[in-house]
Amino acid sequence: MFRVLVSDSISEEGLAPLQKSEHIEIVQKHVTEVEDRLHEFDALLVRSATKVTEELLSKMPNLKIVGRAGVGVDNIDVDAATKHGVVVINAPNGNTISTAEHTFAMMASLVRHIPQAHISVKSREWNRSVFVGTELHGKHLGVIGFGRIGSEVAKRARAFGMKVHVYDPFLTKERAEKLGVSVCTLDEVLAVSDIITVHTPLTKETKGLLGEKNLAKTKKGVYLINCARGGIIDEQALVKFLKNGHVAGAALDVFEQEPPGDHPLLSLDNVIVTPHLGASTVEAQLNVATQVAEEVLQFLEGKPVTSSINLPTLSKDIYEKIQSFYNLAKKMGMIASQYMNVPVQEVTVTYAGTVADLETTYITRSLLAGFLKPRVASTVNEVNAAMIAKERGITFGEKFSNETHGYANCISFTVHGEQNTFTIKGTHIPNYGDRIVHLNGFAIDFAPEGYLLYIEHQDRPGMIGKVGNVLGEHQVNIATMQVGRQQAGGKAIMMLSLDKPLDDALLETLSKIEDIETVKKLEV
Ligand SMILES: NC(=O)C1=CN([C@@H]2O[C@H](COP(=O)(O)OP(=O)(O)OC[C@H]3O[C@@H](n4cnc5c(N)ncnc54)[C@H](O)[C@@H]3O)[C@@H](O)[C@H]2O)C=CC1
Ligand SMILES: O=C(O)CCC(=O)C(=O)O
Repeated sequence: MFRVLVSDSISEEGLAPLQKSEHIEIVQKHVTEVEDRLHEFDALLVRSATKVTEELLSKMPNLKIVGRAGVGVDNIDVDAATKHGVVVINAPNGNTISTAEHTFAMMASLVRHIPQAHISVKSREWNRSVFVGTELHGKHLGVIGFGRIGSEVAKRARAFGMKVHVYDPFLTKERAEKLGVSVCTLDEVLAVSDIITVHTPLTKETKGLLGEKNLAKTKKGVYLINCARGGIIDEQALVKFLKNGHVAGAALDVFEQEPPGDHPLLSLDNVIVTPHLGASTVEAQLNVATQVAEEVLQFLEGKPVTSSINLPTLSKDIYEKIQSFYNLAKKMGMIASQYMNVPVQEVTVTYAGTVADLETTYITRSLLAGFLKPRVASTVNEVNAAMIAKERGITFGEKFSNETHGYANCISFTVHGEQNTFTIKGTHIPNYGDRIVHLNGFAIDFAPEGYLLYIEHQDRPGMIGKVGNVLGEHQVNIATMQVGRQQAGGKAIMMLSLDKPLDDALLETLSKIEDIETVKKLEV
């Protein structure tokens, strides 16, 4: 049974995929109302009100996933979530249309003074001459940030007969041409536009993007719209430019602080505002809630998620193809880690054969997670494995090779310690399973499962019998046994799978047998 905490107000109907599952219990309470139960939850669903901080994450040791029913994740400390091994997902496109339409509603309201005229008529006035507006048709619209929402706004603007100028450093010329917009520099957009609308995320680069310096580069009489994030237009600078008449008006759905309190912007007649309503439509809320609910369910059921902020995106299709290698890699990582229980500086994974054509980033993360698991106390999984490896000074790299050792696919994992190096090679055989086919230079063939006993010894007659006797005397049953050697009479290895775990005293006894050099228990 998984417990899902829904901390903000999220469309009830959208939660249906979770509600229908027998394995999910949903608790709809704000995090502050369940302080004493936070440790119980496996998933957390939020909009923008709940702040997912490091402190909150530390109180939720069972948490596996945070779902943001919306786009912006600025209320979530994504780095802290990654550190805690918690996946963060969002609903990237469920509210695009609503926010684009809201932006357009704000644009029309702004240039036709609709909110001001509305208040006037409601105050029993009939003052037609003060509310003379301007047409949108033929005007130059500057769109800063041409992602999902920016491009939908541009489509609508073109339908209104506007000329659209776009600034987005990550936009390709082909995409811009396809959408019939001209790609400009920021300065060009600032200089040419009658109306400027911002649709970027709030980042170090975009914070204060429209501040004093850039506002001074705009046309006198420009209108500004922000339905993205408070702070992209610097509020202090905006007040100054509205007061001196350079900016004719502004439409704001978002603020640096929400709610903005008694902000000077609110007392200016040429500013129209809404309380962060871009995504507040029945349709958008249903879309985003359904999207995150479905993704959270998928994730809790062990399936891949497609809209993760801190994991590479993986489609169901690709996941099905890599799943076997993903499991094999984790087991190889665990074996290597237990064998090399010494400080490690570098690990390398090499892919050969069919596996080399797949999305190996995920397989590598799985391998790293398996490798780090026995050595770190905190949760380690695909989300934080790379980060933890880096923190511990372990460099890792991927290589590709043609050496499959006769198998259709082969994964090699090499671990470099201060004194020695260990290499393990594995393959996945469809309808047969995972096999380890090379261990530290020895050809071998065993399934990486259960309680394993690994022995390095000199190749002498009677070694198998000696080991079998000791185990038998201690009531340890051998399920399977594989041996390998480089040459007769040289160094040899044994890999036994046992029905129960070995205790340290028994390992000690085994290690004292003459000609045995190394004894390791490996649990997978
Ligand atoms: N008011 C509301 O209720 C809502 C607000 N939003 C906000 O709207 C904004 C846009 O959302 P989407 O279009 O879905 O995001 P998106 O990720 O599809 O698009 C953002 C675009 O901004 C561009 N960009 C990034 N840095 C830039 C920079 N320095 N200068 C210019 N462009 C830059 C990116 O290349 C990308 O094309 C986000 O801040 C999001 O949080 C989203 C939904 C609802
Ligand atoms: O949850 C909301 O209504 C806010 C939507 C929003 O700002 C976003 O999706 O980025």
